[in-house]
Amino acid sequence: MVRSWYELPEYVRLRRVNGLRLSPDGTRLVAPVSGLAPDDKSFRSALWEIDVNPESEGGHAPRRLTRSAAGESGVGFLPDGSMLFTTGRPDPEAKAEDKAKAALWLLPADGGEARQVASRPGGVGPFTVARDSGLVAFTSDVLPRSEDDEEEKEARKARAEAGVTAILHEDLPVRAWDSDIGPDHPRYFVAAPPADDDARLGDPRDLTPDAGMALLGAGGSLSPDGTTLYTEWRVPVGKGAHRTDVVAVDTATGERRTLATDPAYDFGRPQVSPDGGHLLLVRSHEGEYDGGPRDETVWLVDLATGEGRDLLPEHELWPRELAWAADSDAVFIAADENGRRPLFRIDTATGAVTRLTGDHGAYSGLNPSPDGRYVYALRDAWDAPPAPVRLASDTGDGQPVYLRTPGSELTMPGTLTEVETTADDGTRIRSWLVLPEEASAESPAPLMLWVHGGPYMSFNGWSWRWNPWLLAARGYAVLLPDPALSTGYGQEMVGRAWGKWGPRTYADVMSATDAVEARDDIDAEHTAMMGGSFGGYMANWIAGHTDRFKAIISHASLWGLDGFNGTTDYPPVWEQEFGTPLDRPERYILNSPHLHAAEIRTPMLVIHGDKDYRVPISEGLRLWRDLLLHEVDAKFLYFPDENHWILTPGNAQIWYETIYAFLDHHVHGKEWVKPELL
Ligand SMILES: CSCC[C@H](NC(C)=O)C(=O)N[C@@H](C)C(=O)N[C@@H](CO)C(=O)O
Repeated sequence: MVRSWYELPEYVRLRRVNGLRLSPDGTRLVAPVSGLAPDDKSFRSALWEIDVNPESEGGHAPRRLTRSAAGESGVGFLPDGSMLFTTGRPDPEAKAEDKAKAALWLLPADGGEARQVASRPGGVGPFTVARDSGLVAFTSDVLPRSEDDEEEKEARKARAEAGVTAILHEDLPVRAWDSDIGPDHPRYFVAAPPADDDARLGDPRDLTPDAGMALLGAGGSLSPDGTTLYTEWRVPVGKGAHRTDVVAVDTATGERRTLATDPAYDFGRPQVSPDGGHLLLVRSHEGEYDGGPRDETVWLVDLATGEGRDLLPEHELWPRELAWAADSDAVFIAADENGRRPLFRIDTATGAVTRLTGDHGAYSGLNPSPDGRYVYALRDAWDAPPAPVRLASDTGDGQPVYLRTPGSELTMPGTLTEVETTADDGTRIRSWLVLPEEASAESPAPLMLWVHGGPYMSFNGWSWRWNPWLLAARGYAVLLPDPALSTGYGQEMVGRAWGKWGPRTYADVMSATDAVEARDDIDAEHTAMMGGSFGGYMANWIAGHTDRFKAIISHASLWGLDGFNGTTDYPPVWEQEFGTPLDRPERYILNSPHLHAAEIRTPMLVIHGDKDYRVPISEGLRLWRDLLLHEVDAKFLYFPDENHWILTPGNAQIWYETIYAFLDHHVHGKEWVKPELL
């Protein structure tokens, strides 16, 4: 039986293109692509080569380059075109006692078997390569007392043999996303490129033995000659909070100097220019309680003078992706704008901003070509999964040229349209609307309102986790609004609900829903809503403030803001806006959904993963307790081993199946039929 892609067993089998990397000479394009593992129980990533030419110019079909049970991720190139990647696959040449951890492997430019070229007891993390010298810098987790590999191995062995997993903390974070922090922490190592075609990298040298927790989540960039590593560096500012500076580290001596620092800002995502003369950064401001909201911009440091400047002083674009042009005279950014994520070119001398795309796509994975003609990127949109494209690097016609994709070219079971309305304060609220094929005045479609998470983001591109076409295939229209706090509409849109998450965002979302329910192809009597994370917060707020929906689904949601504050993995980022419950209770009182529990009448499906450290399971448990106390018709779909996102194929199918069943029962009045495997 041929099933359509939007039916769950097929959907989880689709290959997903997750990134893009162009070789230094511009001839090879490689993408990490995930697919279903042979046992159907997990997704696994492999590296595929994509022809830089489109089929119309003779481009050949994509070619799979790697194939291991552990999967491969991260990809870079040495100057000779050899491809580096990280993988946890076993090394046939390793000693028995060396347990496989993520290590650095090399696939020769002219093909053949890949070989391991660098490993560390704590594994190998993200890496970067000096374009000309081939020096490699990578992070690796190291136990605090370890001075060298042998001490590291002994210390790890001692903990394991003693059965000790305890971690003593003295600062935040204790956890991040779904991982515990410590007792080992990342340090930067550098290693020379292989001396010959059978060698490993040179012995890795620890550049930052005193890093402590400064390199948590750090990204780095090496000067073309490899003499300097530019990296983020976290600096404690007291009470568990930190700011992020950017430092330059001499790769010969380890000497460190600060390049970008400001008590009011964080600096991150360093990229050194191809000519080595400038450093591209993102400068972000977390906002101030009584002041303006969060803000981000493109920051450029002149490495000769150390001077830094805002490259977008007249614009309110938040750079989601950045890359240097080959001639170092411009940078490319992809930024959320008006429900899209277009590509822009910024002239670094004049500051002129040129829009390079004009479609409804969202661009990422930016790889400018060395000849300056193109930018290779991934394009996605609500009606198209991420796929490799080639874009003109100057004004051009703004249209992408599609390359042959290792992913899937899918036909949507319906249509994508855009709707606009005006909120009660006069603000334009635009939304995407997914319509099922059969929606018409004669056969109006039931409506599902989805509210995005973040909250500082836009519902502007494809989502594998939340795919509206799976609901469209079951007859639902899906409304995807960008309310207050959404990015791509200027600072004013972010500021409208700063400290007023509930009331202001609720009013915007209800305006969008009212407008769409007035359409004759929408059945306003059969509606539901759902949201995850901050979108789940909105689901909880909506449940306490209206009975208009027949069902509400609340995934990984914030329920009691006071409890969330103390348990989320990094409270300081939220305290800029809310303060802390004891010293500034007013915004917790104004915005916390749990204070409206007694008003909830709508049947609710609560969903939460136990390993969620961003929005901890305590939020879901407290919501569940409160719904039972108020005798709300509710169910709780609990995932003992999933995190903030439901990432295994089996559980992802159950996630959708349970939502389908809950909607069939509460929106369409069908008998409640629990999914078979629950
Ligand atoms: C786009 S705002 C940054 C995301 C935010 N980051 C931090 C450090 O907390 C975040 O994780 N927000 C969650 C509460 C959330 O709403 N997550 C969304 C979007 O990432 C989700 O879909 O999980």
